[in-house]
Amino acid sequence: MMAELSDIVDKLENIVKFDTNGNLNNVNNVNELDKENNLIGIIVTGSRNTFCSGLDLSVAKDHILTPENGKKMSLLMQDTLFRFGQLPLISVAAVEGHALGGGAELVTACDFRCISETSKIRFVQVKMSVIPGWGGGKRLIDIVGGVNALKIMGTSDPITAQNGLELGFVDVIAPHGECVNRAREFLNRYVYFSERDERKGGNGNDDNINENKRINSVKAVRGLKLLISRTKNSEEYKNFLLYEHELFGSLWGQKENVDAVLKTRK
Ligand SMILES: CC[C@@H](C(=O)O)C(=O)SCCNC(=O)CCNC(=O)[C@H](O)C(C)(C)COP(=O)(O)OP(=O)(O)OC[C@H]1O[C@@H](n2cnc3c(N)ncnc32)[C@H](O)[C@@H]1OP(=O)(O)O
Repeated sequence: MMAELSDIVDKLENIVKFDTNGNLNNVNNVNELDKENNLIGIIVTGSRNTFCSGLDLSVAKDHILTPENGKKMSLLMQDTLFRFGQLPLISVAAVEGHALGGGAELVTACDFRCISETSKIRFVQVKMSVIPGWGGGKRLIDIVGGVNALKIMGTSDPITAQNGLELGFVDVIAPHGECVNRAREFLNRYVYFSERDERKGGNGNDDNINENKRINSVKAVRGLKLLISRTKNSEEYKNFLLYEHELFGSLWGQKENVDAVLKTRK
């Protein structure tokens, strides 16, 4: 899952012609975005009753239960989710069912959260004698504040749709099975150009006007996301992530953590 996620982010970076330093490729890059490309947002979802249950524990039990390998995993996932957050695309987590451990961290990597009435998001890390290692600790603090983050991560209690909404963690509550549709409706509020506008073009001039409208509305939404994500592309932010990574590395692979991982169902 981790390598696949990293590959997906690579592809998205390629699609939006975005470099890995968190900068536009060059000053004029906004004008050079692929003209055929309408992409302004992305919905992240899971399957059946699970959004994401975090680290693949069957792989972890055989290969990742040492501090060294845990640190490698943490670096890969911090980097992947940081790059995901720097894409000029608005992201919505559509959470049906469980989001556990690293899965809860993935939820925090999205700009917005749409969660079904029966879903549960749980930071189980402290219960497993570790702290988040995918950058989710920092992101949760940014979303709900230090005291709420302390309660959520310290108790490992689930965030439900209702208390998530009260905490400002959840943006949309959806009926069971409707998360993706509601997330799509939510994202549609950021679309200022529709195919209907495009069809209205009767002659060459109208077509040009509509093409310009389309390109500029995509550029504006992407530009807004770039502006906002730029606030996280700072030394201070990255140092905090490094600190989270180091704390994680000092706990992952220790006896108590290994026992907890081995005790889980898979
Ligand atoms: C640093 C990473 C670290 C962190 O930051 O916290 C982690 O992410 S540690 C991992 C934390 N995740 C868990 O502890 C999840 C454990 N799983 C569960 O609690 C449950 O499986 C579930 C997710 C609540 C779903 O329960 P249920 O609906 O009852 O289905 P099953 O339990 O039968 O699961 C279906 C199927 O999927 C397998 N599974 C689920 N989670 C994982 C996982 N993380 N890694 C590997 N496999 C997983 C489960 O074993 C079942 O497999 P089959 O028996 O082959 O059908």
